[in-house]
This record gives sequence, C-alpha cells and structure tokens, in this order.
Amino acid sequence: MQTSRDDSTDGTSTTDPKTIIRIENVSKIYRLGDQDVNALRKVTLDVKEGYFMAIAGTSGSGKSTLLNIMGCIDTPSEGRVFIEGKDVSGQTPDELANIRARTIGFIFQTFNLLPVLSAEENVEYPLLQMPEISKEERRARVNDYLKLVGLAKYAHHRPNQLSGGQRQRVAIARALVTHSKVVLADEPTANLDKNTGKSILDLMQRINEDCKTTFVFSTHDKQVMSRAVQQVRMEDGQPTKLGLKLNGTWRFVPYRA
Ligand SMILES: Nc1ncnc2c1ncn2[C@@H]1O[C@H](COP(=O)(O)OP(=O)(O)OP(=O)(O)O)[C@@H](O)[C@H]1O
Repeated sequence: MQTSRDDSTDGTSTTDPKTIIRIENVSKIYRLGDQDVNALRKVTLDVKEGYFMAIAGTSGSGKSTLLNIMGCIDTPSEGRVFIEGKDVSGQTPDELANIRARTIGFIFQTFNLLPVLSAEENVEYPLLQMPEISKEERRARVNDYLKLVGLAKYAHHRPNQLSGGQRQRVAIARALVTHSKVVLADEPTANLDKNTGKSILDLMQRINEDCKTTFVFSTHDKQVMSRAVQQVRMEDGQPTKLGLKLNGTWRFVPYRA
C-alpha cells in the first residue's frame, strides 16, 4: 500500500519509511454460540515509521480487532503478523509479551490505569518488566514523560483524583516510557469531551512530529479522523478505502493491499 508520508505535491514518495507492523492476509473469526463472526477478512496492511494513521469505520467494522492483532494482544485465525520484519506467528504468549513491551504502546478509551497506583507509579509500571533498566533510569524516564504530557505536578495523584483528559495523558506517558516505536490507540478520545479530546489529539500529534513516534488510532468520529495523515476506512472486516492527506486535502482511493 502506498501510504508514505511525503511533502511532494504529486504524492510520490522519495524515501520509503521502514515498516514497523505488517499484517498479511489476516482473518479473524470469532465463534459465537454456533455462529462464526468474520471480524476481519483477509486484511493486508503496513504501518510505517512516522505514520499518524486513523483506522476509521462504523461500530462492528473490525477496528478494535485489527488494532489488537497489530499489537499482538490477539492472534489471527489466518494470516501472518510481522513486527519490525519478524514473523511473530507461533510465538509463545511470553515471547509476544516481550515483543509488545519493547515495541508497542497502547492507549484505550477507558484509560486502563491501575486505580491503586499514583500517576507516576502507573507510568513506571511497564518499566518494572524490563530488568535492564536501572532504578535511576526508571525515575528519570517517568519524570521526563510526565513532564512531556504536562502532568509533572500530578505525579502523586491517583487516577480517581485526575480528570479524564489527565488520565489519558498518564496513559500516553505509560505507552511511551518504554520507548515504544508505535502507539496503538483504540478510540482514545471516545470518553472525553470535545475540547479535552482535541487536546489529547494535539498532544499525540506533537509527539508524532517531535519524537517521530508512530500512532495508529481507531475512531468513528469524523473530527478525529480528520486529524490523521493516513486513513484506512474499514467496512465489514475489510479495508475499503485509503485516504492520504496531501497539503491539507484528503485524497481517497479504493483500498488495495
Ligand atoms: N470476543 C468476541 N466474540 C465474538 N464476536 C466478537 C468478539 N469481539 C468482536 N466481535 C465481533 O467482531 C466484529 C468486529 O468487532 P470490533 O470490536 O473489532 O469492531 P469495532 O469496529 O472496533 O467496533 P466498535 O467501534 O463498536 O468498537 C463485530 O461483529 C463484533 O461483534
């Protein structure tokens, strides 16, 4: 799929960024009672370094399933997933957890913070699974990322002492603290009011531009879609259209892998 981000007017790419996640001919079938639900149907998609990409589509079109498979939270019924060129099919749950911890950060619409931990402890949490990172390095990273998301003053607050937008900022810091290459965000603004949602998207965009972190977020909100640079429209478990924003204008083409 030709979705390289570039500034040329004709959309042709001069440099080809590295593929971070590739999913190839991926299908996902859920068994529901005696019925099969085809959540994804032979999807092939590349996520390249530096993307700020929206997976858009109506409820039930397969957005969350796609993100979960990209992030190795779930496994495909058919097809293959490559993370930084490595085929992760057949890896054990521990191996997948290790790949996830070092490459991929997640943001969820319900924030998913641990309620008994403070903001700084929530951000520190994924680093505790990385024994090679010293206590001093952990402290330094936690401070840096809380500062990056504008929450240095709230380090000791627990999630229930923070607003929805502040909770999502903690989740963003937690997703980045492991130096993730890509952040997968499932409807990151769905539980936030319009202005707070906008400030979260502003923050994600700033991190994308300044730190070159790749973001893939799912949404069914047109305002949120419009903030992306690349857009994949999902319908009934399949990508149908690919959108590229060039000089501020969207250009859509039928999706082809
Ligand atoms: N665990 C499951 N068991 C059975 N069916 C499931 C399961 N998870 C998802 N599905 C079905 O798979 C399809 C895709 O679901 P998915 O959650 O990926 O869609 P979505 O686009 O993210 O929807 P939403 O915007 O409502 O979150 C739907 O038909 C859904 O009902």
